[in-house]
Amino acid sequence: MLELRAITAGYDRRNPVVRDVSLAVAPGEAVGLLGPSGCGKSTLARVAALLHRPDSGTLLLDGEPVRRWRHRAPRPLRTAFGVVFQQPRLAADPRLALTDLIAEPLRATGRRDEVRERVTELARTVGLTPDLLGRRPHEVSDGQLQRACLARALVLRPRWLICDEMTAMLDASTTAALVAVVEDYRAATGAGLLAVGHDRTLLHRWCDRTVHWDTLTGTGPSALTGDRVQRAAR
Ligand SMILES: Nc1ncnc2c1ncn2[C@@H]1O[C@H](COP(=O)(O)OP(=O)(O)OP(=O)(O)O)[C@@H](O)[C@H]1O
Repeated sequence: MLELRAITAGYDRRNPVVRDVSLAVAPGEAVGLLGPSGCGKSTLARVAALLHRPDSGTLLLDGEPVRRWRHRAPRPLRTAFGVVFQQPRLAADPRLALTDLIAEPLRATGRRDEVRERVTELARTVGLTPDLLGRRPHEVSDGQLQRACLARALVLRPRWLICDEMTAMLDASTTAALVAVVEDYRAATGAGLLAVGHDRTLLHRWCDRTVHWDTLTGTGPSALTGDRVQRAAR
């Protein structure tokens, strides 16, 4: 279980952008998060992925409170998350060929011997042809780069996926392809998903339940049941 309890977070302690927000994702569950631009969805998603330390509140992973964040988080916790962001160009090192981009987490965790097999397998899964793998980010389209970023997110076989507006920049067919990759992965592994987005129709189709930002504030443990927020999101 991934539980965010009464999270307050932001970039200025005196004026946090996320205030007292609670949300939970069960193993194998897909939760969509909708909300207006700038309300704090990405900030909350980064807290959930251990990339941003909250000012207050608790993140529980399988009942255990997380105490360290970013590079200080223990490796088994950090690698439990795969994250895909909205803008692949900001999320990809421009010096790396796509093959090295996908392999980055394997190299960073000392699993170089798995690189060849995993990159080949994942490139096929996300629909990247071998000729694209040798190119650097500026030599591929946004959709192709986002496919590589999704492959990178899956390469360590995470238990939780955080997709922050993953498809916002993509056309309908690439969107459908990437959502299908995530869903195949979840079906095979039982991973949970938090999908942040603006596209209500997409999230309703994609996720088991969709919650609206406005229903998460000050909801405390009641947000964990899902029922109330699901009704509110309709
Ligand atoms: N690194 C940062 N430093 C300072 N303020 C930031 C930073 N990142 C985001 N913000 C501010 O925090 C607020 C919430 O931003 P966030 O990206 O979490 O919202 P969002 O709901 O994901 O928006 P969108 O739907 O437009 O992506 C915004 O007012 C934004 O300007």
